[in-house]
Amino acid sequence: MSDDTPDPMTIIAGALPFLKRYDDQIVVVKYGGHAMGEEETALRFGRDIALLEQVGVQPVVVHGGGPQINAMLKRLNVQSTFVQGLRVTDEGMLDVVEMVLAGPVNKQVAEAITRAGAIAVGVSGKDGGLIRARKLLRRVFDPDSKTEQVLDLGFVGEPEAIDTRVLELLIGADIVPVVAPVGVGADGQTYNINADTVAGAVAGALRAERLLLLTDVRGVLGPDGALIPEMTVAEVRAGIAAGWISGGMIPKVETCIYAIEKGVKGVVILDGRVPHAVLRELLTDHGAGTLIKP
Ligand SMILES: Nc1ncnc2c1ncn2[C@@H]1O[C@H](COP(=O)(O)OP(=O)(O)O)[C@@H](O)[C@H]1O
Ligand SMILES: CC(=O)N[C@@H](CCC(=O)OP(=O)(O)O)C(=O)O
Repeated sequence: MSDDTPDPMTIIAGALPFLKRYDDQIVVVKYGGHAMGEEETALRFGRDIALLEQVGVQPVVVHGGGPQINAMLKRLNVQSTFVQGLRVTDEGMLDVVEMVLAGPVNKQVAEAITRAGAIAVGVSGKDGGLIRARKLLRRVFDPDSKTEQVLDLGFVGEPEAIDTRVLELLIGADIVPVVAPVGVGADGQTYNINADTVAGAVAGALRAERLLLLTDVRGVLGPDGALIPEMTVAEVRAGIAAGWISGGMIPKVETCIYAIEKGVKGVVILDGRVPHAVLRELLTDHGAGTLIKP
């Protein structure tokens, strides 16, 4: 063994306090479409989640799939637009969104975890009444007219109620739930929901100990492009207002604020492409990314 190879006993001893802290605790991990990248990245993610389950943590995975939806829309020659990181979703597009998210993406994530030795079951927000949704009315302030305007994003929804029973049944049976971010209205209408938003709602409803949002950047980057290791809710709001927190980062930080308000203790945005990002964050002192604090 070379001198710089960590001693396995040192690693285990270092992880023990963390294992104790998270024993039987629910940890919600949002796995972003960008972080899925190569198949090897997905398999590595699956191994981390399976390992967490095997050491007594109760992981719940919520996945995205924006890039995968984009690829399918491109094949179908359909253009899509985003407003503040949310896909404007018409009726035709909704079928594609649901097909991709609740279909191959959901099954790929569940399979990767199962292949790594845990049992994972994919569900969409429609299964077991998991996510009751309503149409999202996005309010934006127009600085020119100095009035608030409501944007119509089509069939984009927000969670109205989370019925945790199906998740609790799975967790209780040592099965890792893998949730696709699709919801259904009281009238049966399907809604496309941003996956970060779903992860926050699920973490809040399950009273999760921690929420990890895995993406393809190191965390929240400041105006100078440097990683910000810790941010308060007030600093996040200022970053959105100033415009250097934009696009897909907006639903992410908003989710963090929501989860903190719901009592989730540690909320982090981190780079899911880094090997063992989840294990490093939960089981070592060397967490990376951006921790959002009250
Ligand atoms: N301040 C910021 N720091 C980091 N990323 C930002 C920031 N503002 C905007 N972004 C964008 O947000 C993206 C992450 O959101 P998104 O593409 O929706 O990821 P995911 O698919 O993981 O949900 C980054 O790749 C980056 O382009
Ligand atoms: C309303 C809305 O924007 N829904 C997202 C759902 C998938 C998602 O959130 O995927 P990522 O986490 O990979 O970005 C979409 O249509 O792309």
